[in-house]
Amino acid sequence: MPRLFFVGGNWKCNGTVKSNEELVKLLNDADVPGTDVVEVVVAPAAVHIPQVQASLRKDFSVAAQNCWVKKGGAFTGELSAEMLVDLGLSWVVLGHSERRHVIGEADDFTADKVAYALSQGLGVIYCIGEKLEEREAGNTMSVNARQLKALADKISDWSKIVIAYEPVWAIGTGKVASPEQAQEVHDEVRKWLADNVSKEVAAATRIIYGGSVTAKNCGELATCPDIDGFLVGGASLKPEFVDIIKSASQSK
Ligand SMILES: O=C(CO)COP(=O)(O)O
Repeated sequence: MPRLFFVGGNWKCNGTVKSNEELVKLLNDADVPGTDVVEVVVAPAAVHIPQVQASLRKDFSVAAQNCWVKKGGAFTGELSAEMLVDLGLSWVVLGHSERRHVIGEADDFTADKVAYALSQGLGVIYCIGEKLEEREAGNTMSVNARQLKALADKISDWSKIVIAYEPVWAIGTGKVASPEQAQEVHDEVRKWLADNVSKEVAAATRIIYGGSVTAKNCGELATCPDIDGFLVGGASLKPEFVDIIKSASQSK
């Protein structure tokens, strides 16, 4: 079964009520391929989720950027998976490098979050990726494999997982991975899934690329056999996000 191209827009800690209104209008007016060609999901800041949900076109979905590791309760400042489900969301981004490396969330903790979010019925965009010094030390795949194993130890159903390979050195730096570099890791991630989970999961799981994706570089990346879409940061706040969505038509 072909994998449906997936384009996520991670708005991170950006946006105002007014800028969101403008961005949603831009997306709503855009002429993009249908849901048989591309799945589009945007992740506004938590406080803006209801605004975006109420106004965004219905063929696009809204995701949260994070959620708590277990059932809600006395966890000040957190956001529970139950709350996201109650709002009608179907996706959450977990394991983003800014949470792993800026906030310090560990592999195990992240994997527990994913397992809990899945148990509540959410789909999860699970981010993995190596830092520059890890790549330079030749540890790219061992780092990605370690992050994958943390998850594989905790879940058995992969049907609602999208893996986002986001090399940390490419995030927000303007330094995009070359199509060869990205394809190489995506291929290895798929092989890892085949060897450690199952051939079926390896064939069905979407592995998307994130890190300085723009309208300019998305076309070539989209043609790589194991790149099944993108997780876009900075460019998802701009009109060029529409061009990135359209690159789905260039995918195999
Ligand atoms: O972190 C990212 C998406 O989650 C990528 O961010 P940039 O596209 O701004 O590099």
